[in-house]
Amino acid sequence: MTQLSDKILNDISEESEFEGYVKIDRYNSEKIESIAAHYHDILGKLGEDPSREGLLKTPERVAKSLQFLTHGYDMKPAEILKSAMFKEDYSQMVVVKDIEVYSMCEHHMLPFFGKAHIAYIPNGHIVGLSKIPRVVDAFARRLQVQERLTNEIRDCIQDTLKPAGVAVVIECKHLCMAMRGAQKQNSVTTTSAFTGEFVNEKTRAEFLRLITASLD
Ligand SMILES: Nc1nc2c(ncn2[C@@H]2O[C@H](COP(=O)(O)OP(=O)(O)OP(=O)(O)O)[C@@H](O)[C@H]2O)c(=O)[nH]1
Ligand SMILES: [Zn+2]
Repeated sequence: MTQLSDKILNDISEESEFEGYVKIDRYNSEKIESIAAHYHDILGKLGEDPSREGLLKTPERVAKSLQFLTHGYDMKPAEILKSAMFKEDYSQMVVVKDIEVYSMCEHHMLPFFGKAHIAYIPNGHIVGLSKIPRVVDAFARRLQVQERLTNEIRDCIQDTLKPAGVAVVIECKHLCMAMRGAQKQNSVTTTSAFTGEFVNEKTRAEFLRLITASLD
């Protein structure tokens, strides 16, 4: 097993702060070392030579990469929303669309990625707009299935902001269906979850119209 370089050790010992309210232990040295050791073995089992130059640092890179790709476990999505809720007398639909989603399927640990479209109808409070994509990331940066990701985002916004309704639509491509398995390159999976006023057909139709409308 290769030694972790000084630079990586320095990175690891740094704890980064996330907007002052959620601590992310970005590179936990014990975790990185242990995951890297497993990947060193995996490389050998795949028929590779883990001691060849190009692969020397690969186990550590993979370990750090995996820790980044699952950093949502260290985030507190409800706290993210609570940190920027403002009293406001606005009761029309607020839509944030085309939010990039990068997640990993829990079955194959391969990426699925695409877009999330989210709306809520305020009920006395609005939320800082950037907090919506941050909540998406907090749930997406974990091992997921698209359906649970969709419901978790809906429930978090509903339970924390307590709006008159929440709508979440997510469209993703799953690499486990494209690179392997069914090998379908163009299929896109759409999931949706609604609460409150979005259960009403007219409100839902308005949301769907807004997320398909172009700005041009
Ligand atoms: N519902 C759902 N299924 C998912 C998601 N991501 C991956 N999957 C599916 O999880 C299933 C796992 O099925 P298994 O039969 O246990 O695994 P497998 O033998 O690798 O299946 P194939 O992918 O068909 O080769 C597959 O059908 C995947 O397409 C997701 O987000 N939601
Ligand atoms: Zn999968």
